[in-house]
Amino acid sequence: MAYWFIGALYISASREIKRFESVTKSPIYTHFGETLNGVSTIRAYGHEKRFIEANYNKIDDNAQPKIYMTAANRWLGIRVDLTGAFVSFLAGLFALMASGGRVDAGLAGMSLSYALNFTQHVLWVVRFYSINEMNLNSVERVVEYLDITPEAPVSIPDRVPPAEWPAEGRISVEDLVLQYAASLPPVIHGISFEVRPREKIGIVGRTGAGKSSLALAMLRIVEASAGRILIDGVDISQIGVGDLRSQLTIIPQDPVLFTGTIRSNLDPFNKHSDSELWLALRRAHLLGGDVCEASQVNSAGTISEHVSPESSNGRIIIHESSTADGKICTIDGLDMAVSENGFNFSQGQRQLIALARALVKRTRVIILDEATASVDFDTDAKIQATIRNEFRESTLLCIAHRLRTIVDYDRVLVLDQGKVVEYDTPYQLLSKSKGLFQHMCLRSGEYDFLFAAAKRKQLATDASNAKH
Ligand SMILES: Nc1ncnc2c1ncn2[C@@H]1O[C@H](COP(=O)(O)OP(=O)(O)OP(=O)(O)O)[C@@H](O)[C@H]1O
Repeated sequence: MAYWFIGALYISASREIKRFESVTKSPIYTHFGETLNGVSTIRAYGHEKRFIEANYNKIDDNAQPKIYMTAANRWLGIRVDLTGAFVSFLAGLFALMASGGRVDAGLAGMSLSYALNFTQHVLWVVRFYSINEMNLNSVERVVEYLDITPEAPVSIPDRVPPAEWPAEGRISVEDLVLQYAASLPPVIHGISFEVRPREKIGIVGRTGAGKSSLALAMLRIVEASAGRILIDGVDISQIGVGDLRSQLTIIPQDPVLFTGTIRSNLDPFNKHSDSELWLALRRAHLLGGDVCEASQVNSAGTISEHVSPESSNGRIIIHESSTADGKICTIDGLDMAVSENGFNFSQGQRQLIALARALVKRTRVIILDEATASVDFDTDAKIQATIRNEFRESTLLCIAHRLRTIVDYDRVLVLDQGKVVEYDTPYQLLSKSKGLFQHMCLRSGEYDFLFAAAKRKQLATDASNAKH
């Protein structure tokens, strides 16, 4: 009973100490990771000392429960030893007193030796029991994750869309309502619009209007709370998310690159030849120089006319000086390593690699989310030209901050506070007095340029319609 009492006290204290220790451990890792990511900024502002101190404080916070744990173990040891000594003493006393002192010497020795061992065993029973209980803290955390509602299945066998889906790229959004969580207010409030096959739609709006949320809804990263999205007549909420996502391409604001090589990032399933990958890199302006034709890519996967690749152990090395404009040339082979999250590339280069990935994949529906936000104007213009030429057969939804990017698109969808406020050709919207799009163009400081470009596009469209 004495052991049980001591054990119960020890376990209830050590369980909580362990909890403190676990809770104070993750801030150390988080802070350390964040410091590593932002080390150049920290150095630039001379704040190394502050971050080192913050690190020490977090380590101290974590060390405190560790000291208490050691103290609790010593507390337990002393009490268990004292109780053990008492047990041994009683065993000796009983041996002397039992049967009037005529107990066998061997038996007396054995009972004394058992009494001494007993203390050690009890100590370990209490220790192991408490370690077991403390470690169940981690199980408790895992159980929290088990309770999270999983995403929809990757594929639903009896609802797999046809292999050629989407053949046209027609998108219908019907009364779409989006919420990030049931407890949060909607960020998209019942919007409806239609996108015709192969149309190029610019999506604009103020910060927080819901543009990125709409892109996430297209991929079902955020599920619709009400309403639906149809692509070529298929309600995307009824099919597997894998089937949906494999047929769409998104170039997000902050593209994800995987640890591996340029090749594994462009073509993770090894479905394309090296020459196709090189061509995509060149068309995404990652190699500098003008866009070349497939015929200029030779069988080794090198681009014969514009650059002079050297072959070295199967790798193709393109020197910066050998490109026509030498601008972004940093790719030194399809086997060039891509580090975690693509941190060995700039944000702009990561977007260009994502564009190259889209060029390789060539899906019928493409979503660009500020796809060219981190590149300079010249490169942006080139990329826009590539997008126009290469994705001619695809339906394109482009979320843009630079209005000149989308002013010659087929139509512009203007979102404001989660609602569609305008949806028409750029020229019609610019001609509409006091419209939000017109207001945004006026504020951009390049109204004349935008108006002229929109008018040119309208005339070209009208002429083409008249021809048909
Ligand atoms: N993960 C999230 N959880 C909760 N609310 C979010 C989340 N992401 C965005 N929101 C909210 O949704 C609304 C729309 O955000 P969204 O990112 O779609 O706007 P946006 O038009 O793309 O803005 P920006 O031009 O700045 O990228 C905002 O009010 C924002 O606070």
